[in-house]
Amino acid sequence: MIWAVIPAAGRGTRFGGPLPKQYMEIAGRPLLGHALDALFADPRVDGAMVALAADDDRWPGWTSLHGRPVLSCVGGGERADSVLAALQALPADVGDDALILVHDAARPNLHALDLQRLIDAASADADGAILAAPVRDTLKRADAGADAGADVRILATQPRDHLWRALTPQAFRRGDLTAALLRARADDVAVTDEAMAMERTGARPRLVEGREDNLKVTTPADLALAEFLLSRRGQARGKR
Ligand SMILES: Nc1ccn([C@@H]2O[C@H](COP(=O)(O)OP(=O)(O)OP(=O)(O)O)[C@@H](O)[C@H]2O)c(=O)n1
Ligand SMILES: C[C@](O)(CO)[C@H](O)COP(=O)(O)O
Repeated sequence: MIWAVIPAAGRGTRFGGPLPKQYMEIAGRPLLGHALDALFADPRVDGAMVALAADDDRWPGWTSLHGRPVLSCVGGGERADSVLAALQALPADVGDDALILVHDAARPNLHALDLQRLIDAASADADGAILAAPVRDTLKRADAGADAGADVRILATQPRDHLWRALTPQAFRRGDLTAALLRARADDVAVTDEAMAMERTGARPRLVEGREDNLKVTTPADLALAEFLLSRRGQARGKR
């Protein structure tokens, strides 16, 4: 059994738009809808649980998409809290051995082949797997944060050997991931992705190389790029 968990309870503060970015639309459909469509592109995905903000008044109330169930629950203050809430809200027949695909609602451009390769890898590996992209740029450590304005300067060049950027979906067994997130919470450790929680338990998840255009919409510029990328896919579909 394979279920998707979609953390969609964020505020989108870095985006700064008129509404939470997961509800910004591309081609007349919210980013959250595109993320769900991408997950259901694989017929092995049996259903989806979406974690929403407690005051979310934009959720369309979907109960099924592409012939599969869509459920929702209330998320939490941090992304990890939302993922844990969704795991705990899954139906009773989704057992501890079910494979869970955690995918950001803010990533609308997941390709079916990447999803297929991730599911294949995670299904065969007890430590799970994540989509990720090898770092191909030279990396610089700065003397201040990106929001420090014009005067941000290079402190040092960082070695980039064996560095990858984590994407989503990230795929783990329900029982293992739930225990790992509970342990991180008990240890008061803030985890920024599911793999970090799993690594803390000794797991060594597989890195499955994913497309660079599986971008997370974080700023308005990202939305424009995502819109372009999705439009190109639409054009390609139209040519089949
Ligand atoms: N408490 C939270 C925070 C984030 N998310 C979700 O986690 C994904 C990735 O998080 P991010 O891109 O950081 O979204 P936001 O937290 O909304 O953005 P920001 O940090 O700019 O506020 C998003 O789909 C977001 O909705 C969530 O479900 N619950
Ligand atoms: C999960 C993630 O998308 C992997 O890169 C990333 O950690 C989310 O970070 P955010 O700050 O919650 O957007």
